[in-house]
Amino acid sequence: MAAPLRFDGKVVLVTGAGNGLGRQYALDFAERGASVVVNDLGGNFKGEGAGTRAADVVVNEIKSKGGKAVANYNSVEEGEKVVQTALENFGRIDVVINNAGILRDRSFARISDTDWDLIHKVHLRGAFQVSRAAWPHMKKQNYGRIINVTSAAGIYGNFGQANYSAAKLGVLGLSNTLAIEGKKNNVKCNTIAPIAGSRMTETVMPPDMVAALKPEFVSPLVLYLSHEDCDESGSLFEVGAGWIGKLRWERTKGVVCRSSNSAMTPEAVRDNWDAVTDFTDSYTPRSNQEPAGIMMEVLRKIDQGPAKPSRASSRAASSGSGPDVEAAKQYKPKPIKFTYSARDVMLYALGVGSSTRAPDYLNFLYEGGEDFGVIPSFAVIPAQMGMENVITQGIPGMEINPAKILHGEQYVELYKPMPTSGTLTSQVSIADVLDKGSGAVILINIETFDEKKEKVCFNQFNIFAVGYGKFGGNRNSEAAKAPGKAPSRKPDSFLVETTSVDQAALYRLCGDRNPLHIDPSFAAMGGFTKPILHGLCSFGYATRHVLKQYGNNDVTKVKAIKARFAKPVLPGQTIHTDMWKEGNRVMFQCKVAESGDVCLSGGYIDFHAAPAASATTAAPQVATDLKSDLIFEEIGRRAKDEPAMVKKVNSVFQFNITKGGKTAAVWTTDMKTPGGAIYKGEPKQGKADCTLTISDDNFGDMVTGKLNGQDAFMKGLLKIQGNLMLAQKLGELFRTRSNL
Ligand SMILES: CCCCCCC[C@@H](O)CC(=O)SCCNC(=O)CCNC(=O)[C@H](O)C(C)(C)COP(=O)(O)OP(=O)(O)OC[C@H]1O[C@@H](n2cnc3c(N)ncnc32)[C@H](O)[C@@H]1OP(=O)(O)O
Repeated sequence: MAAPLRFDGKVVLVTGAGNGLGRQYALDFAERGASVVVNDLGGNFKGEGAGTRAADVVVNEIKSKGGKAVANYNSVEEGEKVVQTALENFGRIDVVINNAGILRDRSFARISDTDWDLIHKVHLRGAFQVSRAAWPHMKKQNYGRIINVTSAAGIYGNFGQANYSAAKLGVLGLSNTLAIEGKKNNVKCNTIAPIAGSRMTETVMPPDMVAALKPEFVSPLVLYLSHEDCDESGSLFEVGAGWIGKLRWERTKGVVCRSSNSAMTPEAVRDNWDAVTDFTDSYTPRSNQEPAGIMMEVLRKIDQGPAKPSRASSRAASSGSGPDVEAAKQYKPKPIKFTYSARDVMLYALGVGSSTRAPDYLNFLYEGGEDFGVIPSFAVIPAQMGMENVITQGIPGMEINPAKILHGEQYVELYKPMPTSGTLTSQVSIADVLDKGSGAVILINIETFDEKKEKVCFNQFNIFAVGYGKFGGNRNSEAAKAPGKAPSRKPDSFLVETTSVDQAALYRLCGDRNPLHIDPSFAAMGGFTKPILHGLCSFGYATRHVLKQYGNNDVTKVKAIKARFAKPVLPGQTIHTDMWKEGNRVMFQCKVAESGDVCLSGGYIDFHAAPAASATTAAPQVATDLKSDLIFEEIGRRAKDEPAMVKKVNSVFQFNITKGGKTAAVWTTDMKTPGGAIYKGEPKQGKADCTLTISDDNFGDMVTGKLNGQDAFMKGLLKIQGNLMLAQKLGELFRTRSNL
């Protein structure tokens, strides 16, 4: 049997511990080794009178059984004094049970100001005062447990208890925020709504029920929630007679009752009322980021106008045990219009890493450039909204939590080069919904036409809904555009490029405002340590790489693009694209250089005609968002924040500077110090992860900026051994650090 839950060495403060539930908590904590502060003002249950007797009796009872306890007679409104008793007598405070409470029941019309204020002062302000006094001590010791007491009257309302209900629901709000703010310091806070016979409930319950609902059938929950082994926080429980149940919020799927070009009317609300209040496919929101995320989706859906009754009714008709695939395939929303200008085209180019550092930037970043054109992967942008509508409206029988959505694969086919501006119209359909076990894959086909009604492009979005599998559906579909397979031979060519730490923040301005890519709390709900890069952003990087290596940046040559998103990329990570030429097709695969993980797999670009072999074979690119003199800071930061990512750079880098064939200077850096301290000193042979040897032939040019690390490397003037990519960054560093 697991060890009993003990509180030896812990100091527990129970307010209102002179009677009823509070007394029971105090006795039970003391019996299990805690030192207990028994707080009680000594008044009656209406808050009248004061005295020391109630607390003293409980303290004596604890002491008579060999326990440790001390009395405190202050009002909970004097939280500092209450907590001070714990600190003075036992030197610390670990657990606070905000139990003290009184009643001033009156029907609403008869509640006086005093009845209202007194109830709020004791229940809500009292819990605030005592918790605030204990808070800094709990945070400092990195351990604390707070249990707040609410009531069924607070949760559901109760006749004659408007003042009490309001204060008690306020206590729940207080708890929820304390749970969030305390998380970092292992301070956990939960709320209970006990159903027990007490001096207070005697006024609202029949005597035989009061007798049956004993405090000892509530207390064990309080002790468990207060124990260091319990991870629960921010939760609400009803408890009584030995029964415990957890409560949570539930929300209907809801419905948008207005469109972008019309006012919202009461009639629209009336007409949608069934959908507003329909709990079929309901949802249980858990944080205030979730409603915020949904609001963003609502704004996007506004353009679609009021909900289509047909979708709602088909959803209601489904069994709820999984998607109704046949009904989904009938989905035919009204076409979507997308108007854009050269500005959007250039913003997209920046979003997928185009930079003025590259000589060919005029192609994508300057509308006055001779060959100004649209990166072919931009074709996903006009179609994006159609895909999002499918996800936010859900599939019949399948309500989708946006935090569980990942982009699985993308296929794009171009019938003509994307125009640099215009209004395009897209028709959306659901090709299939597949059961992949760990998730459901939703295949969304979107055809896009120009003003002349000529087809410009076709997109297939493959959206992976994590955790929605196992519904008994088909695993594969003929409608799916399958990924390719990278050849087993060494890549014919590769390009390496570091994304910006702000890459997702930039890319989302192109249209995909999914909070997963910017909001840490939202990303955490999807199970990520931080916001991840849009799959379509990496897709754009890969497209640029292949187009540069094999298409001479000529956007008219590209026919189709496909890739699978195999692993997420974090903004700031480096994308390494390996490429293989196979006739008209260039296969590609991207890795996250820092981790070695494949992030885009099975990728290919089909060209209209077989491309020429790559001019620069295996040429490394030093394309970084970082200013050279910030590189050391960046590496230092990574070493600190993401040690797993920089295992290889945790030791020493060494720079040999030679003049006339002889070593003129040796610099080393440990790469651990933010700011990147460079130490001059003796070479640490054998210890360096990487060595750069720079000869006097090129060093001067590098310092003055005529030659950068990449060029020097390409010309063979800069010799780099060891971790190539980091060495490239360091090579780049030499371009501007003239103070070296
Ligand atoms: C509100 C508006 C919403 C808007 C929509 C969202 C748009 C964007 O904002 C969202 C994004 O950009 S997310 C970022 C880009 N995507 C990613 O990072 C996903 C990375 N991939 C993964 O994590 C896993 O592959 C993962 C999790 C997808 C699958 O991993 P596993 O569960 O481990 O799967 P596995 O066991 O390897 O394979 C099971 C079956 O699934 C198929 N499969 C695997 N990866 C797939 C993928 N990426 N796409 C499609 N299918 C995939 C496997 O082939 C296997 O099926 P089968 O056995 O039939 O071959």
